[in-house]
Amino acid sequence: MLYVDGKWVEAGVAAVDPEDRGYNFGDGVYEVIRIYKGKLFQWDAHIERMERSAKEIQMKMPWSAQELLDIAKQLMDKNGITAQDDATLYMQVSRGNSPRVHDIPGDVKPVLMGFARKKDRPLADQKKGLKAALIEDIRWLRCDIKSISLLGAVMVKQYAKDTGAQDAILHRDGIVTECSAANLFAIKNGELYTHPANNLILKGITRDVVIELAAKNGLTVHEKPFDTKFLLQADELFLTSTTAEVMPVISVDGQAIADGQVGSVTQKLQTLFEQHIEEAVLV
Ligand SMILES: Cc1ncc(COP(=O)(O)O)c(CN[C@@H]2CONC2=O)c1O
Repeated sequence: MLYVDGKWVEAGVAAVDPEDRGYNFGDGVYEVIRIYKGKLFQWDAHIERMERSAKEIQMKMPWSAQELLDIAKQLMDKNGITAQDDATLYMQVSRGNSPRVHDIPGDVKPVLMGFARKKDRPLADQKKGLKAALIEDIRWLRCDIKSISLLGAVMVKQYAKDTGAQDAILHRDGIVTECSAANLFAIKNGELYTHPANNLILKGITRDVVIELAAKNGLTVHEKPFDTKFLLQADELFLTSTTAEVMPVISVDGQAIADGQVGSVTQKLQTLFEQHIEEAVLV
């Protein structure tokens, strides 16, 4: 069951207006929110980021955080997500339905769409790590906006998959930014490095949690750019996202990172993240 523009719609039933600007232009914003044991994780941070993304594209959000929460809860209920289930919630706001013109119509009404589906945590991959490929970052220069214009992210992930890797580590002229749908951390001599939160990356919520956990546990975090040489000489690599959590990367372009095993600092952060989930206030 989906929620589309005020209506509950069975999956697979056409519900998008052919002139929805989200459909025609990718003109809209979205969030993917983790559900652990039937409750929403980091809800406030996701809604705050969604509202910022909307503001950055000059789109007024007509729903309050509480109205969005009510719809989210109904989505979870209508899709049979119980207190035993891990799941994800997808919420998207397109600018709305209007005859196709590039400039922003004055009278267009945003369209809210959402779905919720059960999704296990990627615990097996977190134990063994992923293979990545270094791919040029061909995306636009407002990656800080969580936009549904994701063709760039689609292409770089496919380029990586075509090489036999599982994700792309992106770089702009040799400076590492992030992954196709995740932030990236390198560890060197026990210290964490990650790209600063600017227009070249999405300020990930999981990234923020990991930075806070690292600092609280005596790990130094450098939010500063590093190059592909530093990346390949790192002691450990991991990516972070709502769906991947803290996900080790053990090789890049077929080259093992250090001994090609999941590193001890990454494992420590995985444990700290696990504890954080247990202790966090979920809604
Ligand atoms: C480009 C990009 N960078 C970083 C992140 C990590 O941000 P969060 O830690 O806030 O999730 C995402 C999340 N992408 C979501 C997460 O899962 N699927 C997605 O599209 C992303 O798309």
